[in-house]
Amino acid sequence: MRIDIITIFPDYFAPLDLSLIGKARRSGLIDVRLHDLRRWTYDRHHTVDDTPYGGGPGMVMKPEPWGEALDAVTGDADGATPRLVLPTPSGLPFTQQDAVRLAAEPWLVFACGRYEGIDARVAVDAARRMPVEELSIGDYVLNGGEAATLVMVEAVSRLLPGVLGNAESVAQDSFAPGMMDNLVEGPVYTKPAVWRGQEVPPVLLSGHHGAVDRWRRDEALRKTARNRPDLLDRLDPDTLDRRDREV
Ligand SMILES: O=C(OCc1ccccc1)c1cn[nH]c1
Repeated sequence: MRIDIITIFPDYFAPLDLSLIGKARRSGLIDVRLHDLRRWTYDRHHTVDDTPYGGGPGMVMKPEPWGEALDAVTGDADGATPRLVLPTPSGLPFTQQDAVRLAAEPWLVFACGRYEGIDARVAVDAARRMPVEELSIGDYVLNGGEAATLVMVEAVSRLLPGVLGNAESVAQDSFAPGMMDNLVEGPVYTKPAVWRGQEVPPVLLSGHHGAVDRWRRDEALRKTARNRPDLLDRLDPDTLDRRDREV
């Protein structure tokens, strides 16, 4: 997979040189390319923003640098077309399903907005030559799209074959489609069996795999009911009832 990131803070992405993603980059599994948006400005101050039409606080990112940056970044691949992702609080919610969907793409471009955002005409112009989606990683406002891009790049990259050592851990993740119907994971334990007076739940040491699976499903249900009742609404009632009966 090729991933291009356009930003005024390329250094923000140093973490992508670390750990499993760094290894995947060095092994050629992922081709991550960083681009400083200011490369497409020509004034002395490399200006990328200006005051908003219609007034109001803050600044808006100018369309010209973005238009030229996207032309340059997406123009050099003999006809291939990337999917453009715009991180923004006003975007569609980014979920594990989106990570799975985007992990199947051969080429992603992330445009990191700052200030009050990017002039809206940039997305419209880009949509004339590539798929564009605005995605939010949560209901809060960051100073720029860089942190959200790091989140999405990590969520997507870890799904690529060969990036994670143990493919199993990908399947066991919370929110993995089909894994316990989108329940969040319950508690996990490792040695020692007793630590600061706390014992590991005995069922986990019993060796009864059926009992362990039932206990894990029950704990996932409990934790989902406590922290994410909204996910329970997605379960169709009879599945939920069946699960309750099992437990
Ligand atoms: O703050 C975010 O992106 C940065 C951004 C982009 C455009 C305008 C304002 C801020 C964000 C929050 N959830 N998902 C993304």
